[in-house]
Amino acid sequence: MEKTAKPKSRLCTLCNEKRAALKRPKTLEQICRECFYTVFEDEIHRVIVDNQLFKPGERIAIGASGGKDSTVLAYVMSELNRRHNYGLDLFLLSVDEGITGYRDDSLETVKRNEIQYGLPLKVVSYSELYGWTMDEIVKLIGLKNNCTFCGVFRRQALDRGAALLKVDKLVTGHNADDIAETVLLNILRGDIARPRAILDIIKSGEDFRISTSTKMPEQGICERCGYISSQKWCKACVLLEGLNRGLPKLGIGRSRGINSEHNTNTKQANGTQSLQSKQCGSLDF
Ligand SMILES: Nc1ncnc2c1ncn2[C@@H]1O[C@H](COP(=O)(O)OP(=O)(O)OP(=O)(O)O)[C@@H](O)[C@H]1O
Repeated sequence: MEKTAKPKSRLCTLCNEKRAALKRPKTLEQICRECFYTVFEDEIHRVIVDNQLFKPGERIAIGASGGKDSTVLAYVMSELNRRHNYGLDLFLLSVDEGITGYRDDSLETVKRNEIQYGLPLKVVSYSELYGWTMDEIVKLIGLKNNCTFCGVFRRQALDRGAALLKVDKLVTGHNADDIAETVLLNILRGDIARPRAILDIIKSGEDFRISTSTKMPEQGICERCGYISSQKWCKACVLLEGLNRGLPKLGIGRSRGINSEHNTNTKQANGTQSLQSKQCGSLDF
């Protein structure tokens, strides 16, 4: 029987030496593993330099969840900082939401990154910041709106952790899929103003650029906890208030809730605060 010749595997179009391991969706080039690492890291370096994202001497926190994106981010940031002498002070910042069997596992990865990359790690937890773990919140509210609590609290926890570390900037491993998900969810909710602003930033999944024309919302300060907010009370304080008053639906969805009523409710709110939670904004380590 005649033997059919095995098709020769393609060579990397960049180095022309090694076997191509993947086809980049961005360029359609077939390249080897080593060339992929090189072009990927060089592109990130170019984005950092061209957009002047950092200044020498700055303190930068890396939002480290222990997942694939932030683990790559931690590696790339420490590698580029070393290779190109950015002169940055890097820190790992992790939020422990208190989800048994999920975050406790991924925090172990972050602890390994701490040793591997020699980056100091700070962990802030929902239980210390808010007096509630996600497991406790889910017990109270069920699985329907729990993502709202988790997302809002995480965002503020990252802000608070960044303040504790006294960093100038916080970097996260949000990728094009995450941004596309936000855009689609906003469209499905009928919120078309935000997707337009976000679409300004995205050109395509891989062609990341920093928009100079996107109008940022005006940043204010929450009257209750003092952290960033564009409302009188930040979303985290509204949700926390609901939890502590046994009204977990407060602040969920489109209801105007506390931000329109909080002045008249302050007395009651203060009276019930000590029931289950520390004062929002306190963080003792
Ligand atoms: N618990 C956390 N602690 C610190 N940073 C977090 C945490 N959760 C998310 N982040 C930051 O927000 C980014 C986007 O988070 P998301 O939940 O969308 O996870 P993801 O896209 O799967 O990323 P990853 O693979 O890093 O978990 C992460 O890459 C990380 O930088």
